[in-house]
Amino acid sequence: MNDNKNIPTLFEWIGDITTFETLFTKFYDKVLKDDLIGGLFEHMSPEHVNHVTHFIAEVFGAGELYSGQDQGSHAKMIGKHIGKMLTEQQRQRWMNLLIQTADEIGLKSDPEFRSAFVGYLEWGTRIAVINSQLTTNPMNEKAPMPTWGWGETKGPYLES
Ligand code: HEM
Repeated sequence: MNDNKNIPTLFEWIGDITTFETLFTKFYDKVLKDDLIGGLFEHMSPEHVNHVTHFIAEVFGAGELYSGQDQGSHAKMIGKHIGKMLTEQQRQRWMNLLIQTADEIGLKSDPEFRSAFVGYLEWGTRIAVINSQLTTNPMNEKAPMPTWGWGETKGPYLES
């Protein structure tokens, strides 16, 4: 159990925005070549990679990169998935490719961080699949951005 009071955000623990940019750039390189999910992204906008990078960085505590700088919102992100009819198999491929990329780029791999990271991905990808079955966006434009922390591990393992 970690009783250190100076607990970094998940974003601080990852290190910096460049690490995040590398993660998602290499992830979408793989996604676009993938037989199961590549087709979903073949018409994605030039801003797509940056927007996803900024969205998740903001959720992890990086500040208002998506909601401020990119003029996005939680509702806008949800809206991008409406009607896409994503399947559980596609969700799992998306998850697996991202975790594979995280390992390849040497993203922090301590148990506490990976538990929080995968917890968020499980939550976010399942919400994307659920919303993708709808035809209209159920989310209010004023809904706050989600935030994600360390969960039950309560922080990285730090020697006290
Ligand atoms: C944590 C989970 C996820 C997050 C945070 C997320 C975030 C986003 C964001 C921010 C956009 C908008 C990008 C833009 O502005 O151009 C987007 C679009 C999209 N996402 Fe996701 N997403 C997630 C999971 C998924 C999954 C699991 C799939 C499919 C397997 C998926 C498929 C798509 C597709 C098809 C688009 C639209 C691409 C286009 O513009 O043509 N997303 N996502």
